[in-house]
Amino acid sequence: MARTPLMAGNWKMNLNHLEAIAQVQKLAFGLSDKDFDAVEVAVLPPFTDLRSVQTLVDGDKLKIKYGAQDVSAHDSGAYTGEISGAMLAKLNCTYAVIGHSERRQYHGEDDATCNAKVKAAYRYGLTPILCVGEGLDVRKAGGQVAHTLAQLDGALAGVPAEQAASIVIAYEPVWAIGTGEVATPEDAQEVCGAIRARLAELYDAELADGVRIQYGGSVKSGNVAAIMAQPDVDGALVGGAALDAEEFIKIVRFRDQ
Ligand SMILES: O=C(CO)COP(=O)(O)O
Repeated sequence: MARTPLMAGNWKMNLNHLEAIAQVQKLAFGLSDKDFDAVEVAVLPPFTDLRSVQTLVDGDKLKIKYGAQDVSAHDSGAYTGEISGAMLAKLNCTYAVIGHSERRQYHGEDDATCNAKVKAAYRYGLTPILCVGEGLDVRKAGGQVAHTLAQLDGALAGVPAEQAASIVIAYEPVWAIGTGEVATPEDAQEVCGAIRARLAELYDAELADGVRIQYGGSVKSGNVAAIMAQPDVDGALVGGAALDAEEFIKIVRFRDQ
């Protein structure tokens, strides 16, 4: 199955709502229909930017998709500081990032939390971008595949095939995030291939063949082409380099690099 690459910019806690408008305008100005025919482009701004991004995307009929960096596992109620799937759906978000390593590390999110958030996203028609990946200790011990697949199993427990068919998995080895130390294309392929094989076991081969698996961790215009050339890598989840519009556009145009 031909999988449309998904090139997504995770802005993390950067760019306020005015800066977000400027950034999306730069992307819209720089990208052409030819780009959007070849790849899907998404931005994942802070919550406070989403309404501005929605207004711009709707008003100018932009082909850029957008989503949130997290979603609450709960539907509504006394959960101070949380943002619900219903709220994100109301803003026409396409995606919700779930289980980013920074949420796992700094906010104690475990596989059960991710599982509840994946289910919450689907309750509101949001597509999860589920982040998985090992830390340096696990990598050094050679446990990257087992560790990552355990995260995948945990997050997908009880998620039916009709839903899982649309999920996006982002393989983000923690040691490569924000460090400038990108995984080799072979390292990325090893784990992304294992993720697809596990999806075939959990569901079936056809479903696994359709799921997009991104790589994330120090992706730049200079290394994206080699990673995207791997058979089981269908996109990139870009952090730091997504804050520079010109650089992100080069990443979107990975085939030209
Ligand atoms: O965490 C990431 C994307 O979600 C990757 O971040 P960097 O591209 O800054 O390494």
